[in-house]
Amino acid sequence: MSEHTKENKAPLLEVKNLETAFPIDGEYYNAVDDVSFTVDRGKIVGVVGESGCGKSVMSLSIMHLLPKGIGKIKGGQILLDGKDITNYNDKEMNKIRGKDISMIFQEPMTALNPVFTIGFQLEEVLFNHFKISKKEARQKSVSLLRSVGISRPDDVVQEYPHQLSGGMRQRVMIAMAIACQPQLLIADEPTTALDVTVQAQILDLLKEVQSINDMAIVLITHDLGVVAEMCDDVIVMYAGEIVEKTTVEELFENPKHPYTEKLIDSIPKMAEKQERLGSIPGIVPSLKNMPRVGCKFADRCARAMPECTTITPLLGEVKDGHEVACILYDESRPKERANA
Ligand SMILES: Nc1ncnc2c1ncn2[C@@H]1O[C@H](COP(=O)(O)OP(=O)(O)OP(=O)(O)O)[C@@H](O)[C@H]1O
Repeated sequence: MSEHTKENKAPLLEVKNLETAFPIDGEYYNAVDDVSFTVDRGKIVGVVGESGCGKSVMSLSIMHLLPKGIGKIKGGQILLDGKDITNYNDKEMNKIRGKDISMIFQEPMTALNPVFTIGFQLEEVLFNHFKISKKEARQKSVSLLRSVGISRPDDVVQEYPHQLSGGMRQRVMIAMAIACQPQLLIADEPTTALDVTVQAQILDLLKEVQSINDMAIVLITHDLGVVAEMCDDVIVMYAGEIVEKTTVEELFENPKHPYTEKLIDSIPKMAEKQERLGSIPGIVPSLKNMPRVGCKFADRCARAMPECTTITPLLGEVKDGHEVACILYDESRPKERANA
């Protein structure tokens, strides 16, 4: 990447009006619907929302890793370090994946190849982007594993993924993701499959590698506790759309969208002995059952008014840097949905 060592105020990632759709019965439905946000260099941006809100589809769109021939980017733009990568082909993406932008997943076993050693897989990443000898690649792999807290790196390079614990596999994934010092890491539920103590260790590790490499991270999670712990800014997604966007402090001090309020209510509170976690009644609508007009959250919203089913709320600023899409807060205008 060109300019990242110089002072550069432009956002590292700019997603503009992104629409990603899947076909159902011959018709395309938007799983990501008119999503716009930016990620600045060195920042951690959380993307939060329940299962099915479009978090993964959005990140797979940015990486161009949507299931081939099924999901498609229907509209919008993705700019990475000022370059429009929206229409990059496989060859162009292979040049930047790993080097400029990397991704880690919830279940490292899906990304690690079970038949190759850890060393082989790490070295592949290095060979893809650097002209180095086998010996140099092995040394670099060992030092990368050490840097992500793997205690016997010389042995682990010779081991296979199934020989490692879940936490160690996630460390290996992080080592692979940062091997070429990308500017942007997308972490999709990186700790969801791990037990609580290991979760905390992996989050600490992510923070550490982020600050050492001055990387930006898009951290996808359904857990607002993780957001509070890790992120600078946060995007709340519901049914494929961004419903609230602000700094983490502001989100917790001054949540605006009724969906965000409900998500915050469902965080377990250490001080209170709760019998049950607050949960949000109902479910995220499936793509086919998405309302075409009005607020998609209306039927689950305790504060819904009759107009909520007829007026589609637009994301608008309620205060500097704090945007909400809810008619409780703005002079929303009816908008035709992109997939209406
Ligand atoms: N391959 C696919 N084909 C059809 N629909 C899909 C496909 N992948 C995702 N979807 C749909 O897109 C919507 C968004 O899904 P997505 O996986 O992005 O949600 P998510 O917020 O990441 O949830 P989770 O945390 O469970 O991964 C859902 O309605 C889902 O059913």
